[in-house]
Amino acid sequence: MSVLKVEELSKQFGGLIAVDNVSMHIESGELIGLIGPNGAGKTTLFNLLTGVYEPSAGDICFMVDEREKRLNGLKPFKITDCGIARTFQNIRLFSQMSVMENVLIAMHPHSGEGVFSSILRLPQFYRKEEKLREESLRLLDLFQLADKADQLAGSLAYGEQRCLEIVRALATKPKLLFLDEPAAGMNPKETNQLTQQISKIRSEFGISIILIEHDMSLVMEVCDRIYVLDYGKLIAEGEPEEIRTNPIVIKAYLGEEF
Ligand SMILES: Nc1ncnc2c1ncn2[C@@H]1O[C@H](COP(=O)(O)OP(=O)(O)OP(=O)(O)O)[C@@H](O)[C@H]1O
Repeated sequence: MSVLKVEELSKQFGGLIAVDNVSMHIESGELIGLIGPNGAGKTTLFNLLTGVYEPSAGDICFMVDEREKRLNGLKPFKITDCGIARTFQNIRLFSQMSVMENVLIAMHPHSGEGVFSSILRLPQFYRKEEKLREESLRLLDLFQLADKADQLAGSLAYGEQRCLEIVRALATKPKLLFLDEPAAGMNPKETNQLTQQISKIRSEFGISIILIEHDMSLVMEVCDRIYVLDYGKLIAEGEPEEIRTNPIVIKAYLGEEF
């Protein structure tokens, strides 16, 4: 069953067509790679799918409660409510807050706590908070960050900050997770660990994941299927082995490491 269907989607900036008539789908539990040379339109496509930009043309449909919901024109927070979460290329943490607080804030929409009980600090407020803390620690533990829960987020190593961003996205309980260059700036050891962690997230949470990534070893190892963009157009789609040997893809990447 497709959780996300994108039909003939385009985005134009003045005279530039950054995303050009792209159609794609993602099935429940699938892990999809979105690759392409620099400037191919990958981030613009993510921005369209997560409500940062409105499409110039086309449709985006997402399954919500077994019904197709059209996402065009919805604000990012509404799209998060539908069960879609994302990370960004540049790190967006609250660096002066603790690691745990960063996760708790992301969980807020699911806390279910009323203003009344929060202001009066009723017993249920403390019970709920304790439960959210336990849940945060469980998520942090997936990335070996549980013992750093009380540290300032800004004091974490770069690779750990990127992992904390993924934890924050998972804290919103998504059905579909977008990861924008999760391994950017990581050293080979961190990238290797991240590769294992992404596989683990998928199997443990049963969610669908779409990732943009320039690290081809990561993409080829974890993805079930890959879409390739070039100059805003989809030029190929297939399993990692098909993509690795596709002459059109190799041509698009000529001059870049592939
Ligand atoms: N807000 C914008 N206004 C005008 N042009 C834009 C805007 N955002 C992106 N572009 C242009 O759209 C094209 C696609 O950019 P995009 O960032 O989506 O590519 P990308 O595949 O994510 O590249 P990279 O791998 O380098 O991050 C580029 O030519 C870029 O300059």
